[in-house]
Amino acid sequence: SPLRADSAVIIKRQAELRDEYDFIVAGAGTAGLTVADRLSEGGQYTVLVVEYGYLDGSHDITATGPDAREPFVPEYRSGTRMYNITSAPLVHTTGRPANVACGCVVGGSSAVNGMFFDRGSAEDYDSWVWAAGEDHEAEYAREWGWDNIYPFFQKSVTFHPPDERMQEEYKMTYDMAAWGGDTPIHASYPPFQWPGTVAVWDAWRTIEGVEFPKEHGDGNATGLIWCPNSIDPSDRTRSYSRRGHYDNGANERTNFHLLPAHRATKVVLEEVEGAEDRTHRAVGVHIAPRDGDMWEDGPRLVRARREVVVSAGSVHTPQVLQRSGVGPRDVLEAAGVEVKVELPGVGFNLQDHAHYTISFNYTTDLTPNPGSLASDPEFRAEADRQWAENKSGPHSSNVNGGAFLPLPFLSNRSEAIIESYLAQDPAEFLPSNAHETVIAGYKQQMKTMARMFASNRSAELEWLVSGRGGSSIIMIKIVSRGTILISPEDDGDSRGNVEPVVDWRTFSNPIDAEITAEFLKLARWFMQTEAMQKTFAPVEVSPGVDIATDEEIIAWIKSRISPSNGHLVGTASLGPKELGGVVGPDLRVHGIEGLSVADNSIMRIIPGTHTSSTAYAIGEKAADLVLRRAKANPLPETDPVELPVEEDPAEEDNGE
Ligand SMILES: Cc1cc2nc3c(=O)[nH]c(=O)nc-3n(C[C@H](O)[C@H](O)[C@H](O)COP(=O)(O)OP(=O)(O)OC[C@H]3O[C@@H](n4cnc5c(N)ncnc54)[C@H](O)[C@@H]3O)c2cc1C
Repeated sequence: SPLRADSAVIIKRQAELRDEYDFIVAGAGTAGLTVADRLSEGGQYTVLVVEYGYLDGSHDITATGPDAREPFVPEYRSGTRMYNITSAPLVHTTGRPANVACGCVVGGSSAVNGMFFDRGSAEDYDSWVWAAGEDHEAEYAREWGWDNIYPFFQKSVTFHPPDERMQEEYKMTYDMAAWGGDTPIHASYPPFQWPGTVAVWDAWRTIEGVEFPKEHGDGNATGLIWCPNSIDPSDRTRSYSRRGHYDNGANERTNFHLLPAHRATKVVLEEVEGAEDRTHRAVGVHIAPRDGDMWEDGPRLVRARREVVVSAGSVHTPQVLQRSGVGPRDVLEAAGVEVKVELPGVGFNLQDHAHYTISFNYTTDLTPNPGSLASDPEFRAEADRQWAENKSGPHSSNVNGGAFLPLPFLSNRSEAIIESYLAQDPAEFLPSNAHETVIAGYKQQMKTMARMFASNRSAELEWLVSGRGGSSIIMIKIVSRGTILISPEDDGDSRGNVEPVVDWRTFSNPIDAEITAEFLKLARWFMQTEAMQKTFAPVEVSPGVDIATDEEIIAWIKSRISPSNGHLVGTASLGPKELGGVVGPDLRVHGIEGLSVADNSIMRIIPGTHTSSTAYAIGEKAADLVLRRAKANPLPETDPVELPVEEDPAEEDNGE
């Protein structure tokens, strides 16, 4: 069994830890476990993964259907599977702070997410290359862009197509060519759809100009899309990084150590004498126990012979870098952290998918509908039976379709909006302490965003198709930029328990409010279409017809918009240093040897998709880059590769 550390066995466990590994991965999340699995699978490298969360394989994590626990119950927040972080007040919208949702357990956010498992459009990934600017585009295009990430999307999952009945009954389509991997991260479709869901799809079919791609996973992710869920169809349990990249056999490798319940408090950097470009080298990480007293000698240095890979997620990767002395000078100095490598983009460029709920009353709703489970005992009994028998039927339903709509389709004001966006001064709506390189980078992003706004090949609005009258309107491109910066109270040397300040700055750029008001108008228009009227006769409940003018609509949206879908990205992003980028095309942190980032913080611009499948693809891509580097730079084999691993009778992994 792997290392399991808890307060009772820390000393013993500390002794088991080696002083040095080939690679140290900070964070056993979605991307981090993917990287660690790939780096260790050949057997020639030793790998340590340090994870702040616990190794928790309980049924609560994997259960779906009626057995699933609502992930937002308090135990998840204040307990052990989610961080308990409150954001800075959302001064441009509600005025209130919000909860920052991110997973804190072996498996990271893939252990707590909603299992909607889609991919973005080709342009979403090409945009990371476009945003590198003309001088650097070719360099970034060699490793990134859709063509270079697509093979890693394919490698990262095992796809289970909808069966013939589902294809016929629900008109589901797919193209096997988009998939083809055999990694045990499963993508599958729920065997049941509510009649209302199918009727909404049919209503969209009556509208001219809407696309219905045969497959969304091949880069054609605009229009009406059936998306899989990250669910293992054999037993309808959550498929997540721990299952696919640790329980898959990685946990039996003697060259792979997982150290849960410990924090990588910082990366230890040493100066490289005489170097002009990469002035520092990462020699290892400081780790500290999560529970119990701090070790007498303080955090322990574990050395990395080859590379440290930071996979702590978009919230904590910038924190780890900043605590290590890598980041914006003013922020580091305010926290009393010695500046090692000034990198102004670390923690800037935060993006997320803001959303709000609208609600319509379906006066002629179809039956059965989700309400039938409560109102119709016979229907409920049959649903229970189907679930008990083979995990099918209504209980197996998961929202797995959506309308992903481009701006030119959803608004006749798209050109005017793009024009007023491009007329902005790039610094105007950025944080006042944004460095000139961050501003220059945003200027290039503006061109990139405008290109996507004008295109029919990338989406701005996501509207889930659930067949219900209440649903979320999700902004899947956002022009406002937020920050995740270490708190001035973080002295840089403690156990790392002072959480960073998350400031989404939702709607700090007024263009976002303007665009999302167009979404609401589109939604209202759709509800009035003949097909929707005929089937459901929807009556608007919220916002309600008295919210009519643009000003009223925007004020209403501002009063309730949620800043996050748990899709935080962009805080250590790909891009040239002079454009506020943090990592180069090889994912190495600018100015530093032996340090790379592999998680969603590298996304330059948020893609028009839920973000977990991209996290896996980034993990696969990162492993490929790191392994290529390792092969090109053979080190003398000084240590035996075999690691001592003891059976731990105290292991309480209550996984099924
Ligand atoms: C509630 C919720 C619902 C979501 N729903 C969906 C959905 O339906 N579909 C979808 O595609 N996406 C969804 N997402 C988003 C998606 O799950 C994430 O974008 C993705 O999993 C992030 O992967 P990551 O590797 O970047 O980070 P994570 O998976 O969050 O991994 C980071 C890991 O690093 C650990 N860590 C942090 N700091 C340290 C440190 N200093 N030392 C050691 N360990 C550390 C953390 O504990 C965590 O385990 C959701 C997210 C949340 C939170």
